[in-house]
Amino acid sequence: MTVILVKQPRFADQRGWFTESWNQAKFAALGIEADFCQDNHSYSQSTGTVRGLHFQTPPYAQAKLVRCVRGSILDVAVDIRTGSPTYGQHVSRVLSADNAEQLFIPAGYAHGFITLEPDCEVIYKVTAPYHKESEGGIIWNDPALGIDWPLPETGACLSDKDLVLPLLHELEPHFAYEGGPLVPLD
Ligand SMILES: Cc1cn([C@H]2C[C@H](O)[C@@H](COP(=O)(O)OP(=O)(O)O[C@H]3O[C@H](C)C(=O)[C@H](O)[C@H]3O)O2)c(=O)[nH]c1=O
Repeated sequence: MTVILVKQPRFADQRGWFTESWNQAKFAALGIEADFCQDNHSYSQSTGTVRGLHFQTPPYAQAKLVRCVRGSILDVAVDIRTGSPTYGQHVSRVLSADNAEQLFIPAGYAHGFITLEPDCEVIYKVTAPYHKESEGGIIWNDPALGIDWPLPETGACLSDKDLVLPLLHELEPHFAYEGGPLVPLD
């Protein structure tokens, strides 16, 4: 399955706007079949904060529905499905409180983002609970990934954990390719 960009309509009036950020039937019509069990919410203070690239291994693999509700981020998903014709390739998209766009990232992808301004908040639904022992990752700036991270002059801000994540070529095979190569988002 591939990564899906979601653009829900916004209903604006003199008060502001309203949008449905999740609707099971409407999202199923987009190809998003997901039984979400947990909502996550992160706040990042500085521009250039990188969270990721993360995944959880089966049976705790997570599909994610990601949106930025304050500020703006460049959201990135890397295909790590063994045998995929797009293995190691990625898609990225600016998600912001202003554009209200979302990315649905199926299991089988490593996910991360970089903040494009201070005080960013990201909210995302996941289809499996947090399971620390199942956490995996790829280091954000692995040259093999070719991700063009927009870095501020102050550089990137990462957790100690993320600074020592492995390279893509060091990754164990955790996910089998079952169709749906990565395709451009727009
Ligand atoms: C992910 C998670 C974390 N935690 C605890 C564990 C740590 O004490 C603290 C921070 O965790 P972490 O540094 O892993 O947070 P992020 O770096 O934002 O991780 C996330 O970053 C990228 C963008 C992802 O896609 C994943 O959902 C997730 O890995 O929250 C929980 O209690 N539950 C959870 O589901």
